[in-house]
Formats: sequence, C-alpha cells, structure tokens
Amino acid sequence: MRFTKGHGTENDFVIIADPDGELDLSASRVAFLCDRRGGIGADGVLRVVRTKAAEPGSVPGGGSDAEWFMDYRNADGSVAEMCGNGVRVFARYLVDSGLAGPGTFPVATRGGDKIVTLGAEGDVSVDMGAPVIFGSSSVDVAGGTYTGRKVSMGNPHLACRIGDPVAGLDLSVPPVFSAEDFPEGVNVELFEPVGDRHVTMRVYERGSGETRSCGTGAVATAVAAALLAGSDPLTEDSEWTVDVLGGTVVVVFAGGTSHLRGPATLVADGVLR
Ligand SMILES: N[C@@H](CCC[C@H](N)C(=O)O)C(=O)O
Repeated sequence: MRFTKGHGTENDFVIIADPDGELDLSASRVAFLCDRRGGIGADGVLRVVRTKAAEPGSVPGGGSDAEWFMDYRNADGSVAEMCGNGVRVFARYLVDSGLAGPGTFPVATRGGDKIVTLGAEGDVSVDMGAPVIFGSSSVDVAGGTYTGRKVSMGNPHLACRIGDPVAGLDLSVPPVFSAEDFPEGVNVELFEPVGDRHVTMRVYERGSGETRSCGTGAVATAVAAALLAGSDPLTEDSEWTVDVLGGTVVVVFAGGTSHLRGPATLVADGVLR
C-alpha cells in the first residue's frame, strides 16, 4: 500500500489514496498506521476517496458537488466529522497528485462540503463554515479546572482562555469533561491572548491526544477569544492570528462564515510492507 506523509503546522497525517473505496480501513489498521514507533506515525489518517465511492451515509444530506471525499480518522481509529488542517493537507495532496487543479474547489467531509483555495504551492485556505456557538462548560485538565466556550465546527470543541502561560502546561493526561455536555467527546483548547487579535493555543484532541496544531480548534479558539473581546464572529468581521506548537494559522471571520489559512506540506511518499 502506498502512502504519503504530510502536515499542516505539524498536525500530521498519513494520506492513503483509495479512489474507488476498496480499502477496508479498520480502526486497528488506522491505529497501527498512526503509531509513531510500531507504524508510520501521525495524528490521523486521510483516506482519499471519490465521493461517489464513499460509504453510504458518510456525506451529510446524501449529496455533494465535490469529486473527492476526505475520510478522516483520528490516531486511535475513531472517525471524526471534520479536520481543518486535514482538509488543507488533503487539498494540497489532490493538487500535487494532479487529482485536482489549483484554484477553488469543494472537498466533501462528514461535516459537509468545505471549499478550499490554493495555488500550485503556498498556503491553503478553507471556508470552514459558520461556527455553531453554545454556552459554557468546564474541564479538568493540566492540573487545573478551566471554563470555556462550547463551539461546534462540525466536531465538538471547548475553548478555554486560561490565566497562565500555555507553554508550561502538561497535557499528557486526558481532560475530564462533562459527558452530558459532550456525549461524543470533545477537543479541548487552552489559550492565552498574546497581542491584538493574537492568541497562543494548546490542544488536546479527542482520539489523538495532544497535537501540535488543530485547525477546527484554532477556529473555535478564535471564536472564544472574539466573544471575550466583545466581538460576535457571526456578525462582525475580524482576523485572528493563532500560534500553535507547530507554527501559526490565521482565522478570518467574514460574512458569517469562518476561514482557516496556513501552510500544508507533503513531506514523503512511501510503501507500506
Ligand atoms: N486536527 C484536526 C481535528 C481532528 C479531529 C478531532 N480530533 C476530533 O475528533 O474531532 C483539525 O485540524 O481540525
């Protein structure tokens, strides 16, 4: 089986082309691929499938204009609705492989079609859609209890501004969250403001543990930061810089939707024995 390894701000993925949807990608197979010692190593797997060959029910509403479907799996083998960095790396893979031309095109995901924009090289942007903003919830993580904003980017997030620098946090232990608030689990972001519309964030991802970046988490964090700054991201346009361990991404709120922009890099092609 051939694979490509790529990352978006060091949120890394094993990419597998399966255009006709023939591969039986079990949870244990995904966990093996993502194992950093016994396998290839990654935060998740991106299976590249023609939308018409995707498993029935994986595309919401049953239909999509997109030629390609991003089948995203977390490192533990679980399925997630969306991956913001993943869809940017997925688009870079399509263009580099000649499966799509540079420009603007939709990618089908379990969280709906996402419109990506990219050139032959350089950053990849994605229209992440309108964040769905809820109330607050609390989480025990990194030796503290933090309260933050519940946000859905297709997948669930709890974005908490914390009083301490995020650099010193120990995120080796899974967060303890409200199962009532998050029956499907949650991705937890901890952030601190570091400038004007500029935050730094750490993340503990559902199904993958601490990662060096999370695109949906960066948007959720910008939502929480904007609300705390008195700006409604659904009605007021603004641009946010989000630093993560693996680099920097930009989140733009405009016209009621959200855009995520940043690097997406393919680093290796290989063959699995
Ligand atoms: N790293 C991703 C999010 C991947 C899915 C997440 N772990 C979940 O289970 O919802 C991103 O860049 O958005």
